[in-house]
Amino acid sequence: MFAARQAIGTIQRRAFSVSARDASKVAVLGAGGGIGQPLSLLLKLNPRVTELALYDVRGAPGVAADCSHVNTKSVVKGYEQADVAAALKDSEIVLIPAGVPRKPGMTRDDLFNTNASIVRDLAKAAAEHCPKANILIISNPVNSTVPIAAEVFKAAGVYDPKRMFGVTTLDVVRASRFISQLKSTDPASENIVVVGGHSGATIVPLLSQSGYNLEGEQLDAYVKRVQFGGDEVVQAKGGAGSATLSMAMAGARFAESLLKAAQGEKGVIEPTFVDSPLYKDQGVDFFASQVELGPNGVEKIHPVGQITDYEQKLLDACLKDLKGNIEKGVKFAKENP
Ligand SMILES: NC(=O)C1=CN([C@@H]2O[C@H](COP(=O)(O)OP(=O)(O)OC[C@H]3O[C@@H](n4cnc5c(N)ncnc54)[C@H](O)[C@@H]3O)[C@@H](O)[C@H]2O)C=CC1
Ligand SMILES: O=C([O-])CC(=O)C(=O)O
Repeated sequence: MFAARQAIGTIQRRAFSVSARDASKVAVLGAGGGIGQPLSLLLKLNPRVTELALYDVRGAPGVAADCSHVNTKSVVKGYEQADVAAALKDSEIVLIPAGVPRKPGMTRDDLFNTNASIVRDLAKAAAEHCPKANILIISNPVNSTVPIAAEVFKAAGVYDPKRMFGVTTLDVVRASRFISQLKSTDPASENIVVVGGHSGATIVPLLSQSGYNLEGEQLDAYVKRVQFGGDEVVQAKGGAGSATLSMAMAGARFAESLLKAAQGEKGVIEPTFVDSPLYKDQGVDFFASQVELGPNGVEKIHPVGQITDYEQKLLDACLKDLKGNIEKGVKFAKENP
């Protein structure tokens, strides 16, 4: 009886995964870059991905040829500048790491002038060629580039707030790794909640929700390390860019979670920066919190929940900065359509 049920389960899973796999085309825009290359490799290793479209203004065909030799079933194609329509057509997920990274001494906001128009133009192409895809924005400053992409989709009449995501997974990956270093725990079993946005003071780790109780200077140092983890990498790379490998892992994890949810898995929760009702009354239209994913993208946005007074102060500072970052993105998109 048990064996029969197991066999039926296996057949059902196979049948389900075959039909779900048919639709799983993933596009990476900026695939030739520091994040794009390892991200493409990780996606090539993911059996849920059936087709991988790698697009960049330079270098994507080479990355695609290289990835295509990896012995997994998915088909990999590289696309150059003129081919963005073909890269995007039928994509279920579009990851966007296109744009310039920071150098030491720069903030993420210093990237705005260059990356705002790159994200705007790629969002326009996605709105035209795959309006129903899940759009995953990695390009910084995420707090502003996500509102820009949302405005572009609104202007094209195809905005679905459930399918527009800022990728903040790396903040949770870092928060989880850093606490495991302090507490000598297994980082893989840590999942520290991080809310807010993706830059400095807008990154708010909620350690208390994991039952940890750091105090005083140790807590300050932990929070600062999570908020400025990106700077640690920028400094260490000494002008050669920012986090690429850990970001590729984080982006691949988020894409995997979306694919799992699209293929029917329940209870898939990831932190992500989305059009959120949580602080709209304070003029903050986008906010990262725990989000349950489903077949239509965002299934449920979890509230921030119970936090300490210390965390409330962090959140207040976050909301103030975030509001300005979001407004800046919206203003840019409206004035530079
Ligand atoms: N959300 C997050 O947690 C993180 C975000 N980032 C951001 O990701 C972005 C990319 O970083 P890297 O890969 O290190 O930079 P990179 O310079 O190594 O690669 C960027 C790639 O984008 C391509 N590109 C530029 N304009 C394009 C366009 N219009 N269409 C298609 N491709 C285009 C470039 O040719 C290049 O290959 C940066 O803005 C960085 O700040 C980086 C780490 C973490
Ligand atoms: O720090 C940067 O500029 C890149 C980034 O967003 C991160 O590593 O979190």
